[in-house]
Amino acid sequence: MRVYVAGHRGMVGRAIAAGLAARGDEVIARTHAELDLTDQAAVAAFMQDQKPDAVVLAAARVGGIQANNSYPGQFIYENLMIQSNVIHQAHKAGVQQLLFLGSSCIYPRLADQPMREDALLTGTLEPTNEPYAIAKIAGIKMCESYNREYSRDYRSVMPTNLYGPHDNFDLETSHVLPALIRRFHEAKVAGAPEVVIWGTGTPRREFLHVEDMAAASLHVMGLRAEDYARATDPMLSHINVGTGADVSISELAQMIAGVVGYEGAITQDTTKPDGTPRKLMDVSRLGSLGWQASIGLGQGLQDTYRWFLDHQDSFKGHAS
Ligand SMILES: NC(=O)C1=CN([C@@H]2O[C@H](COP(=O)(O)OP(=O)(O)OC[C@H]3O[C@@H](n4cnc5c(N)ncnc54)[C@H](OP(=O)(O)O)[C@@H]3O)[C@@H](O)[C@H]2O)C=CC1
Ligand SMILES: C[C@H]1O[C@H](OP(=O)(O)OP(=O)(O)OC[C@H]2O[C@@H](n3cnc4c(=O)[nH]c(N)nc43)[C@H](O)[C@@H]2O)[C@@H](O)[C@@H](O)C1=O
Repeated sequence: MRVYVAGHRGMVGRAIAAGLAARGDEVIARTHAELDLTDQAAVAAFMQDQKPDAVVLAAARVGGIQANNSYPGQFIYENLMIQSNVIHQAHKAGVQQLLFLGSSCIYPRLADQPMREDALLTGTLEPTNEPYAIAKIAGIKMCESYNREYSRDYRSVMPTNLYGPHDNFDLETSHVLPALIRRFHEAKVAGAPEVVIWGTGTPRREFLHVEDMAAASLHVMGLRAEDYARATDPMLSHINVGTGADVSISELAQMIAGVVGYEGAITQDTTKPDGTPRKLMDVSRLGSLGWQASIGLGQGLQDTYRWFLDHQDSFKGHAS
């Protein structure tokens, strides 16, 4: 198969591209500088020229709670444009298979826990990331609509919070896990007496290692169409990807302090937003299709901290 991976230099896209290459697929890739996916004409020309057998859509404007809250216009515009261009132009170029990556933030802020796929569109979204979530919901619905009208095989996976090598460690725009690895590491090196975490520490999050996410993506892409159809519904076709277990942000901070070897105090800045109180995925749909996560949070944190230590020079100059 010739597979176009959009976002192949991102944390997830590069892991998926490596997995595809390892199983013998030919990976087609373009950097952001080579192909701006918000440019409709450029994406159309690229798809017509390449006509890949399949597309993985792992390019997006991505960020943590503060980035989402600070740049809502950029998050909704860029994500709607990227996914509309890639999905529509793939369809126009005759691409039959596509995998769209959404996010667990598509579910209502106060959805029943763990969150099943059918919680979609049953309530009000979390305000800190509503624009991003609206774009992701539109992506799912676009895939379903092209399947229904044009008999395409466009599948959607909804990852929980992801982490691992090649994550974004910029303290202003990153997600909590890489931010805390960096914060605790820098506090240890500086001998700082305390590390301040954002919010109350009570929100709960589920964390999936990027290698597990890549494996789950390949698994879903490889499912027979009849198996995917049996587990899903034409108008509720997305599949949750997670571990099925969560921790509080305070518990996460304590785990990271342990991995890093930081022994000072941990305090809270409650002027920062908490976001969704809890986001735990119900992963039974994916489980019934034969996949489950294998990298525990303890092991994943060790692995990610090692990667951070090996690459920390490349973060100098970014916010700290
Ligand atoms: N990280 C997480 O915790 C989660 C991620 N997801 C989803 O997983 C997917 C991958 O995320 P992740 O790997 O973490 O994100 P990254 O930010 O690491 O990667 C995103 C990639 O998309 C590229 N990109 C962004 N805008 C454009 C554009 N206009 N044209 C071309 N390329 C572009 C980026 O290139 P460049 O850097 O050069 O701009 C980057 O390589 C996304 O769909 C995201 O929404 C879902 C849930 C959680
Ligand atoms: C993947 C997911 O990611 C985002 O949603 P989020 O889960 O709320 O994101 P987050 O990882 O940034 O924060 C999780 C929790 O952690 C707390 N927190 C403590 N200290 C730091 C800290 O230093 N940085 C950050 N970022 N958060 C911190 C923070 O206050 C919050 O309570 C959205 O982009 C959303 O769209 C999305 O899809």
